[in-house]
Amino acid sequence: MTASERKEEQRRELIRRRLALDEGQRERADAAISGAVRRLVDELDFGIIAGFVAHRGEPDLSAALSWLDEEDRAVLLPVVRDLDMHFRRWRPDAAMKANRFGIPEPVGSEGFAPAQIDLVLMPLVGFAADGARLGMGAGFYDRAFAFRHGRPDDLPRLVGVAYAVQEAESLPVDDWDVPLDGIITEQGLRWFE
Ligand SMILES: Nc1nc2c(c(=O)[nH]1)N(C=O)[C@@H](CNc1ccc(C(=O)N[C@@H](CCC(=O)O)C(=O)O)cc1)CN2
Ligand SMILES: Nc1ncnc2c1ncn2[C@@H]1O[C@H](COP(=O)(O)OP(=O)(O)OP(=O)(O)O)[C@@H](O)[C@H]1O
Repeated sequence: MTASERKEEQRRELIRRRLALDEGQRERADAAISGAVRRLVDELDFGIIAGFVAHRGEPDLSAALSWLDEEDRAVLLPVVRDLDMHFRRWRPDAAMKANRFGIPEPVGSEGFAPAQIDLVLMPLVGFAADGARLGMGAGFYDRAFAFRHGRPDDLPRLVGVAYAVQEAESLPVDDWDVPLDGIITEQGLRWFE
């Protein structure tokens, strides 16, 4: 099996696991995850924060994003075009339009480049204890944050957001994979080395 076939197989299994959570588990976990996001932003006082809109069983960050907006932090969401991803400001009343994957994106609001962001809440399919991250397989986040390679102290902080069942024993890592600085699950925030 090639490395990319292995990634594909693990991706299927990890997506299956998060889709298998029942409604009660999901609600409790989402509340705990939003609480952990709030504590992190409070503690480190991040001003510009990128979130995401839940897709295919990802955690629902709505509660945290609304709270951050009320606290006058700039909340951004990803916008994809061809292979490129940038970010736009989200407000609760923002006009939204679904992208080609069916994920809603803000339309017409202020745009931000990846390097302007303080904290990126990264969607993911799987994570491992060494900070490895498996995404949807299109490389959008790896390309957008490639400038963080080998610069562990630079902003933005890259913090994955996932359910605890998305932790894998190990994940194949390619040269272009950008490691996570930390992970938030319903069990709380964990920083990697
Ligand atoms: N919530 C969320 N937003 C996000 C991402 C994400 O992973 N999660 N992205 C992270 O990159 C970007 C969008 N990338 C995506 C890449 C693939 C698929 C996806 O569902 N792929 C299907 C095939 C669908 C198709 O080709 O039309 C699949 O894998 O089965 C979705 C989003 C930006 N926004
Ligand atoms: N810095 C980069 N420059 C050019 N191509 C890249 C870069 N990073 C990733 N890619 C390409 O993106 C594709 C998908 O990579 P991979 O399977 O690791 O994505 P992923 O981490 O699962 O997805 P994502 O980052 O979108 O969440 C690969 O074919 C890879 O060639």
